[in-house]
Amino acid sequence: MKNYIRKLFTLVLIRDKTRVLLGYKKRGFGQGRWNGFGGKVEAGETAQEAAARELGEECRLMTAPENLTKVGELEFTFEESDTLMDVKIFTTNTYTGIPTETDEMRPEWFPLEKIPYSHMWPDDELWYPIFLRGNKFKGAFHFKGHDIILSQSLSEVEAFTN
Ligand SMILES: Nc1nc2c([nH]c(=O)n2[C@H]2C[C@H](O)[C@@H](COP(=O)(O)OP(=O)(O)OP(=O)(O)O)O2)c(=O)[nH]1
Repeated sequence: MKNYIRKLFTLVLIRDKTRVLLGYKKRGFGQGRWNGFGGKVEAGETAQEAAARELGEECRLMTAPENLTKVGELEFTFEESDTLMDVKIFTTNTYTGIPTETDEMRPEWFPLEKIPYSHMWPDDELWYPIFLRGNKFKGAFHFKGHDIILSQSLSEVEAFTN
């Protein structure tokens, strides 16, 4: 196995009983795919603080870091890269503001039964069902390029250790 450089990222999934808020990524990593809101954790930030900041930057919704509940921990590696993306996934239904398009994301609500998996990262259709059942999960996905999963692990967990 490569000596990966681990980097911390966040992902926020806003949902209520019937729908989930996704953003169409207009540029950069994951361009052209629907995803939650998130990005790199900067020095001096907790993952929750970074997640709340990115939610504001990418779709103008405001929430307090303590409103964000962790639901998933996923690690992503790529054949072509030495970076291990350590992604902490949070959810909340407590926020203020109206989802607003930014330079990075075009937000849209999707009914829970109409999640656009064919235009999302390919791992998402594997773990969204766990998330949508209200459960927590951990996993790792190793990619070739951005479309092919070469190996994976995924399991539901009761809680996280940190
Ligand atoms: N749903 C989903 N999200 C993923 C996958 N892989 C992956 O990195 N992400 C998320 C985690 C982060 O929210 C986002 C990547 O962060 P980013 O590159 O947009 O970070 P950033 O905004 O800080 O970076 P920058 O482009 O502004 O410099 O994509 C995946 O397979 N599925």
